[in-house]
Amino acid sequence: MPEVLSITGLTAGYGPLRVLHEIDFNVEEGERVGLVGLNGHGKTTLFRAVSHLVGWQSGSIKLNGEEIGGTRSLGPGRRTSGIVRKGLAMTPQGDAIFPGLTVRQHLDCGAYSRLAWRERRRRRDTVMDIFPPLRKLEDALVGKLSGGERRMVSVGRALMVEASLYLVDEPSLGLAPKISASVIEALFSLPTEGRAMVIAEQNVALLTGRVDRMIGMHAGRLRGDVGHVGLE
Ligand SMILES: Nc1ncnc2c1ncn2[C@@H]1O[C@H](COP(=O)(O)OP(=O)(O)OP(=O)(O)O)[C@@H](O)[C@H]1O
Repeated sequence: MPEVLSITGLTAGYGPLRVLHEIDFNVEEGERVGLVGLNGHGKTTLFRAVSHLVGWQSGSIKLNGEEIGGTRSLGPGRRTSGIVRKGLAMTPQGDAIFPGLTVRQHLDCGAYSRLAWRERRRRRDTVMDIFPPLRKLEDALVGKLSGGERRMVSVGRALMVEASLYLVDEPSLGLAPKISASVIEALFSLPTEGRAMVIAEQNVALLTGRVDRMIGMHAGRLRGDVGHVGLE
């Protein structure tokens, strides 16, 4: 299968802090990969480096064979919209919701490309098929929803564009186990054809048996052996 994401020699951090050390990481089309590690070991920073949202970074990152890495000189976020247009969708940790928007408005925020915006009704419908509880909440303010419903909105927003790479940061954070499992099941109900997904999690059990492979992250380095990241 072709590689959707190919990372070579990625080093990244914030100011004087070096968080990622020479990371090599590849994800093929159709793969679901679990990225597991304790708090503060760099999972979010890896996702943010792919979307150019860290303080600084160097190394090669290829999305569908096209170079999106390198050293940024324009400041965090300046290249992000271009990378999203090339096929990246990311669900940030902790929802990053806008409490004053309705569910519909919120989902529409994710229809970022021109094509996605034109097709937003159909895409909203697809998101609601994946997360049925949202259907009756379309006009509800997101700030009034339960934690599980908010997470569905947050993940659903990333599904409003047709991306080839989905980066999902700790979908279980702060949720009851049953609700986390239902969010994960819903995510995995997406067809894998033409896309790849990386899910950062501390809850290894939630991903066990559901992903194609798991990779551990410890102190800013990837470890193939998940048993050495302090979670099992
Ligand atoms: N914006 C920032 N400015 C400075 N340091 C940061 C920033 N964001 C993260 N860090 C630091 O980078 C390191 C890695 O954090 P990161 O959030 O990538 O880890 P993580 O494995 O995703 O953990 P978590 O689940 O807590 O997000 C930590 O030492 C953290 O304090």
